[in-house]
Amino acid sequence: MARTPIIAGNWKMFKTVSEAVSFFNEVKGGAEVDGVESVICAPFTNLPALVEAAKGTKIAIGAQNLHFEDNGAYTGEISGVMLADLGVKYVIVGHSERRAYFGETDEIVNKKVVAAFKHGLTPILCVGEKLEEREAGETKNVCKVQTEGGLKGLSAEQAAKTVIAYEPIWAIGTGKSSTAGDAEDVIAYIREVVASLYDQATADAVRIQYGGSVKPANVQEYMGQANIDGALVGGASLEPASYIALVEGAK
Ligand SMILES: O=C(CO)COP(=O)(O)O
Repeated sequence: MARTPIIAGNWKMFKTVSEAVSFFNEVKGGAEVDGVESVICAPFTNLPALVEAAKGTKIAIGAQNLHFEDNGAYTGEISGVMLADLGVKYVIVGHSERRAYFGETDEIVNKKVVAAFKHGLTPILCVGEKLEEREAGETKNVCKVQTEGGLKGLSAEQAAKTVIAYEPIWAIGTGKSSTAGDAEDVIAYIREVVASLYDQATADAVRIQYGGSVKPANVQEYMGQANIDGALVGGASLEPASYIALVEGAK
């Protein structure tokens, strides 16, 4: 089954509003490639300006987190209601940095995935193992537990729409990317996990990205693998020329 490739930039905690808008004006056109979905996941403060700038383009705007409640006494948090109201389309959920620094468990991640769907946002659910888990031969088991935990309670239709990002933690921001073959092996396994939770049609529909030191020079190698449908990119998504090259490389 043909799955539309999806490149998503995760800016993490980088760029002011003016920097975000000038980036957008530089990538507009270039990062709009037929047959490739292009998503920029920016800090909350940039979202209104980026959604406005993205009107009439093929580039979608995403957030990097959401709270699972719609509203309430949660100082400093942002909900799915608020993101949907802005016109945001995607939201990263369960990034390893949120799991590590902000205590997000599979249960919290699952609530956030459910909240995203409730408000018509597409979650990009991140899974991936730590270095010590890889060395202990636990990679697939960790990804299975996180995938099952993240998708819990979703309908097959919702699961099929979820974007899963396999990001081995040891490869994030380190320049040490997983080989395309190793990433393909784990991603094919994650697809099997989805098939066993739902059915083959759902597994065939779900898009699974690789993330971890992806750059223009290696993106095509990942995209050449049968089960890898795109990339979630940190550092290399911050420069306009590099972001355009990533989207072009996903053709
Ligand atoms: O965490 C990542 C994307 O979410 C990957 O980051 P880098 O591309 O900087 O390794």
